[in-house]
Amino acid sequence: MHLDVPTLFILVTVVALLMALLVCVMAWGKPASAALWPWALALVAYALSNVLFGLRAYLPWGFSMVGANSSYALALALMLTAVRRFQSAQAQRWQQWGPVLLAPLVFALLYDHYLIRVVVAALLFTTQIAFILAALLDSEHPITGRGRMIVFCAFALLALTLLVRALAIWRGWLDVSSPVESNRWQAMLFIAAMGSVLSMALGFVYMTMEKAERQNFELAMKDMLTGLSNRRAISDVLQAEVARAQRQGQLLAVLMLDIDHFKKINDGYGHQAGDVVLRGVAQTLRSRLRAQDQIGRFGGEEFLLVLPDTGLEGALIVGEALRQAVEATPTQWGAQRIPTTISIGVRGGLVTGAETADTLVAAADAALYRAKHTGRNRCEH
Ligand SMILES: Nc1nc2c(ncn2[C@@H]2O[C@H](COP(=O)(O)OP(=O)(O)OP(=O)(O)O)[C@@H](O)[C@H]2O)c(=O)[nH]1
Repeated sequence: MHLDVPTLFILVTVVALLMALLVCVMAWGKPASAALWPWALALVAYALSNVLFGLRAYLPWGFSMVGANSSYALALALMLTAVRRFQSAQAQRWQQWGPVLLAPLVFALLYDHYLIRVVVAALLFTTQIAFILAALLDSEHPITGRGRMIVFCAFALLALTLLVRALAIWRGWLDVSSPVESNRWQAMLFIAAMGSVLSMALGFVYMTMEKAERQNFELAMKDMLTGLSNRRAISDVLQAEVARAQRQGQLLAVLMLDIDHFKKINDGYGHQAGDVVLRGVAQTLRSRLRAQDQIGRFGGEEFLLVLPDTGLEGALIVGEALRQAVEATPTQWGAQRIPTTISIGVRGGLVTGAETADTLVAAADAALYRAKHTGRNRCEH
């Protein structure tokens, strides 16, 4: 099979431009997809680099070579920008733009030194790729999902291709004097590089879609004010735990917590202060629970706690500890401290076959009612 490298150049340019267009269409009018813009620009810079390489016979040689390599460096810099933007983080400026500034200088100086130029280009571009790989692995701004793995593997493959090509030319295994010269091995490496650029573009789009999906899920299941599970999410958890406790004959405790005289807090300090109190109480409660315990905001100033493998006695100990913790943590509001207490209704023990999530919540609610009517700031069952 004859693989014509100039034809491949045209093909990859068209595909890269088409992908850039598609990425733009995806990003258009969606603020959450802001990272896609630099990615689209990167694809354009990559296409430009191919055009400049491909047209070397028709352009002044220096212009074609320096321009193509600089565009390639620019494409990688924009990809780093996109990954960092995706993570809502800042790329280090020298990592981002250093190679782009360096490229025209270095390649102009290496005008007449083909071998050195090939090696320097490979080293420069793999260094840029290393910055991108490090960003993808950055544990301070973690990216989860399969898209990241696709992008990571594609960049690793691109770096490998660049290094293998440079090594092959340096050692004389690959006898070509230009990137557009038709040679079977050069064509293979070219296809590998093209495949990796296309995979990373698709992978990045997939990463963005995964992120949007996660955000939608959070919006549907999280309470925006406190960051806890919302009523729907905690109700789902309770239903699953009730079914599990019934199936396995295990203990289960349900606690209903309610901030005392919350209306007075709102009336006395203002609604915003009320919101801060809600957030503070949520934080205090969450920080004192075991990993397997689940908490959610059930209503205005009401929280529901689900404690698996916990009987009445254990649940009363947990409830009392939470009550004391909230009482000991008044909310700071400007110069003032807002004292806050909670009342708790507990339902704990084995779950009979006749019981449901609703009847357990009703039992905890009845206990909460007793706590409210016997003085508040207490835990009843
Ligand atoms: N700031 C703020 N207030 C809320 C929110 N959701 C509900 N509330 C208020 O919470 C108050 C609840 O008042 P009540 O149901 O009378 O209960 P309470 O004043 O805590 O009285 P007890 O429960 O009997 O101790 C109401 O004033 C609601 O407007 C919220 O998200 N933020």
